[in-house]
Amino acid sequence: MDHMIANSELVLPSVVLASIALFIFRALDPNTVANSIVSYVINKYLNWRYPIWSADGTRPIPTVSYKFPNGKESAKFLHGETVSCEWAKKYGPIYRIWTGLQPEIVLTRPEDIKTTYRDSDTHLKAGDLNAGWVLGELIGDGVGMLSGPDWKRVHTVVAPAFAQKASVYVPTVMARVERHFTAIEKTRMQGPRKEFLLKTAEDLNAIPFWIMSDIVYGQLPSAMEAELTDMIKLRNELWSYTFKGGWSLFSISKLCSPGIRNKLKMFDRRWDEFNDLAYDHVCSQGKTSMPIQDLYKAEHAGRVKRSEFLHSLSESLFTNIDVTMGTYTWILILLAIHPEIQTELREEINQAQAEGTTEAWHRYLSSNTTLLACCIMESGRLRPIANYTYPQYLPKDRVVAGYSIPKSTYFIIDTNALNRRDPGWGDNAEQFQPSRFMNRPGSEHRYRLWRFGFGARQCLAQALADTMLKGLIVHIIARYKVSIPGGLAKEEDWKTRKEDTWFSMAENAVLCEEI
Ligand code: HEM
Repeated sequence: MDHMIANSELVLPSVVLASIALFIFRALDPNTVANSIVSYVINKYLNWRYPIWSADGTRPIPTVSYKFPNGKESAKFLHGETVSCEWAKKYGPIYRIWTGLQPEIVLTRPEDIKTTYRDSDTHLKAGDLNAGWVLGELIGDGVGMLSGPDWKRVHTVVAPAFAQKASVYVPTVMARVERHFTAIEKTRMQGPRKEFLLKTAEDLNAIPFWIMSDIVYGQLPSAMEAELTDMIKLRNELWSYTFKGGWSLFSISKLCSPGIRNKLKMFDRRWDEFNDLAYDHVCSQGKTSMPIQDLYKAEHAGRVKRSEFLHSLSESLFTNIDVTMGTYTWILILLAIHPEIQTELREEINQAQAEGTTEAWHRYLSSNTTLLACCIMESGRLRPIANYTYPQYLPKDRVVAGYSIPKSTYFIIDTNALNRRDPGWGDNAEQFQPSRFMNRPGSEHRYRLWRFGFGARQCLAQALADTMLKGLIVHIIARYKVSIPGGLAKEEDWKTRKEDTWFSMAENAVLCEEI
């Protein structure tokens, strides 16, 4: 009898729990009434939980409504260009979005960025960039994710490999570019054909990857190169979960994702073992100061944890290669639709080569005042590699654009609003016009151009990244005329970007015709 009473007492809570679970499950579909109710309740809660008002206390900060379960994470990375215009029109120059359940303040004007970044060395970063637990597991201990004293400590260890002056990287970069194009020409320029189609996104991927590998490990035996190549697929698959938004933003989804957890473990183990093998190989060659050896020495001396250097390497070898690739694809498209700029650039390259000395060539590739450098800056301006920047927060309250932003509130920058729509760029802001950077001091666009970030947390490999870009461009432009095969149906078509990549990457291929 007692049993029956106990059982009937359990029925009601079980029914309530099952109904709540069913309701939440239904709410996952954005077109249901359940979704509207859950979104409404969470939106009310978030606005109450994170009040942000104008400094005079008269108006709340304009805020994009919360939509369960996504926040705006996937919209902001995958469809950022479109939402950037919509949000700016609707909410003005400063507004708030929700990423998962985190508020993020969006900045769009140089003056507000200046106010926010004036003490950028004190800024802190979200350990998983508010992009979910998979990112945290893959690179959460990497130099780009850490903050405060941990960041300073790891930065000191990691920076020497990647933050040398440009000329240090020129030989490695040029050797890989030449090797790559020799192979392409051999397979594609057969018979009388003196041209080949370059599918930039697929065909160039290997260049920055192997340059980074050469820098860190030197030349590896082919079995190790094969293992590294094999790991790319697994790493890319795992990375694809980091900017999907939705449930992956909630740590609880970890419990329901045994498949992803297993793959993460597998990647960790292989990455760990690969680096041990690479280290042993480099030592067996009698070398003593390759970056991988310096990192192991730092680990043995207790200056970095193993996860910190493995995540920093993973960040550099896999994640940062994506952004380099994205930049490769856009600059080639932009040059392809501007043959007159190609001609001018070819003359500049020929002149630098005609000087005939290694010093002159290195000087040319390292200079920031050449047409080559201006083309790269202009391409980065028109096609920023990410639509929104990684979130950072201030340790103190700050008034920005008339709103009192409490300490620890994340802020991000809308890079399209800044690089392309800021009135300071003039009427031709949507045109590819490298000459706008000629003879203009960098201070003029200090907070108006986002390319390598702002303040203390800028890209530590700027010279290396620019050398990779310049190495590719000089190789191609000196040898080939670049065009869009068959022209473009509409002028605007050149802007088509690859879908589902977290960074901006051009879709179109280019035709390379030998000169
Ligand atoms: C064209 C290529 C590249 C572009 C446009 C680029 C851009 C950026 C940007 C915008 C940031 C700042 C991110 C933030 O706000 O948190 C950054 C950080 C960083 N980049 Fe790059 N990057 C490029 C290539 C590379 C490469 C090849 C490496 C290889 C080592 C690299 C290493 C890093 C590191 C380690 C950080 C974190 C710095 C820190 O937080 O102290 N980047 N990069």
